[in-house]
Amino acid sequence: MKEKRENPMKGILGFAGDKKKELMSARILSFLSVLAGFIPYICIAILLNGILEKRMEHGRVILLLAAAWSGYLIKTLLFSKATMMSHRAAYQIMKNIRMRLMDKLAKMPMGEIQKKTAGEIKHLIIDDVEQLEYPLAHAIPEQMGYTLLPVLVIVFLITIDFRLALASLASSVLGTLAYSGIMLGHGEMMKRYMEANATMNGTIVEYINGMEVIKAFNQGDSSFKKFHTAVVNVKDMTLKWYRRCWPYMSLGQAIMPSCIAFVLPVGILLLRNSSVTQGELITSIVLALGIVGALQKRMEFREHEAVFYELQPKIAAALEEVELETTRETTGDFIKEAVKVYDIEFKKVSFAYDKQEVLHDISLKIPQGTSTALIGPSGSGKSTLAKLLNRFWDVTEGEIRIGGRNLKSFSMKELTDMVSYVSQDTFLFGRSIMDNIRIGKPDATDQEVMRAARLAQCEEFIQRFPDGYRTNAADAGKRLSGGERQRIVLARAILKDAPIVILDEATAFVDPENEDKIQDAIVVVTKNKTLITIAHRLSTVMFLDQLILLEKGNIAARGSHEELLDTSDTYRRMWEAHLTSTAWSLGGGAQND
Ligand SMILES: Nc1ncnc2c1ncn2[C@@H]1O[C@H](COP(=O)(O)OP(=O)(O)OP(=O)(O)O)[C@@H](O)[C@H]1O
Repeated sequence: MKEKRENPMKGILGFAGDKKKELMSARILSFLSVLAGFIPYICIAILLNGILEKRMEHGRVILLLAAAWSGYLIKTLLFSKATMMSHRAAYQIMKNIRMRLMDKLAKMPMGEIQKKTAGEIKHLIIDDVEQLEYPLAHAIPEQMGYTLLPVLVIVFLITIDFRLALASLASSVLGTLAYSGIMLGHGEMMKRYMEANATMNGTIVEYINGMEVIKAFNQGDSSFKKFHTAVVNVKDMTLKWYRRCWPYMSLGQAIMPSCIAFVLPVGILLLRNSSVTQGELITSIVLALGIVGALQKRMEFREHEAVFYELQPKIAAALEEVELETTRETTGDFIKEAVKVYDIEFKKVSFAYDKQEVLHDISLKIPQGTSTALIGPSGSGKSTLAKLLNRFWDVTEGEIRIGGRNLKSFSMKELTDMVSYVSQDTFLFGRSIMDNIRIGKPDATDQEVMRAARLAQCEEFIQRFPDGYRTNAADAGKRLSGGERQRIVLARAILKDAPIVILDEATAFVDPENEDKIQDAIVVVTKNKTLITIAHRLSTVMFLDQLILLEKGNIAARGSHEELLDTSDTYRRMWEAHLTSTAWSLGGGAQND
């Protein structure tokens, strides 16, 4: 990885795959096309010399004109071939980088992904990678030709007269110096521009995702203001950058093509004192004019190369970051044998989000096939504890073992196969309901999917749709109740049939009929499994094997419902509060007032 940072080109070329040779060929063809493009200038120089010296025969003129046209044609053909090849390679590289980033993203612990906004991730994978197109397809393949050509011409001019060579160089040198002003503080400006862009991306994604809440709470103005600020910020940044660059740009654009203004006076002086012939002067002027375009291109590329050198480490760092995450999953005491017993053990586990420790020295055993509820006040650490088991996050201290094996020794795939995490988040993909359920077991047959749907009590509402299981879940999603969506998520878990089930019990209100159906589906999902449920309502967990009462990240009490009633004041209070609220809701509230 370090090597990639030192040599960005090498790192990027690593993604070219079988198009690496094509990129190399594109560079060679592009170089040859620049050389061919110079043929017309040489022909014109010879032609003008011949005309001046009045020794140009008809046949020679035609030959020179034909050579000039051929040079131009060859240049065009070679250039279009090189461009086609470089684009093929560039898009292959971009595709491979995007696929790799996506692949790494899929393997990263969820918690790490959630540290970034959706907009930031989209910006990296789509926009940043897109910016590689110009450097890869143009600047990098073409720069060799546009650099070497002026060098060759200058060498040739030196053979005529070094003063003419210097004069023809003057406009290029001064123009380059003027353009170089653009690069002053370029790195910092580029960084700030990219940050502003990433913020704008993050804000727009957040704005769209949160549209429902924004409308419900009439927050349109303030949310829009945040988005507006981000957009204005990008505009201001771009204009500021442009204002800073344009004097140098205008100066460069004015000076660069004006080589005739330097060559002509110097040439005339040299002609007067017979240092050069008329023919040499004309040749120098024509050749000097011929390299102006190449030098201008070279300057244009410099800016894009800067973008490339700015972006490459960012992309490499993102890949490196995820690289660390994925290698981490296979480090530790990696044992190949499959686990046969799914006993879970937390050994002196502490966990901190950044610096804030939220779980302290937790030791806990959950034997295979038993049911455990995590209970406690809001913010006591129930979800965090459950998520550690899914490697949503990694423990800060201590270790978690399944079947005696450290959690970190499992690959993400092994872990995902072992643990079903049924969260309250009922996200449905924009695919058919059938495919949405099949996510639980990608190779499941339609019959298996339908069986799971039946067991999760989904069938009756799926059949309401004319297209049944083929209905697009995103469209149907708008017509599905929260309870129905939860049942689809449970159908996924039934299909997956993992030995360990973590259930984040829904707190959202569902009507009694839906609630009964959800409970029935939960019974199927958790049958003969090791169940860990994050419980918000005590009535649903009082019959479970063990209840773990968490308070401020510590285990305050553990045992069965009856044991906790005897031993824990907090649990007794929670139970009484639960009974009161149940009686209150059953009695309609008013009687208890
Ligand atoms: N992603 C996060 N980054 C930083 N702190 C977090 C994060 N998620 C949770 N916390 C904090 O960790 C502590 C435990 O949160 P957790 O969600 O585990 O509690 P909980 O018992 O599940 O709460 P609830 O019943 O409200 O869902 C809280 O103080 C919470 O603010």
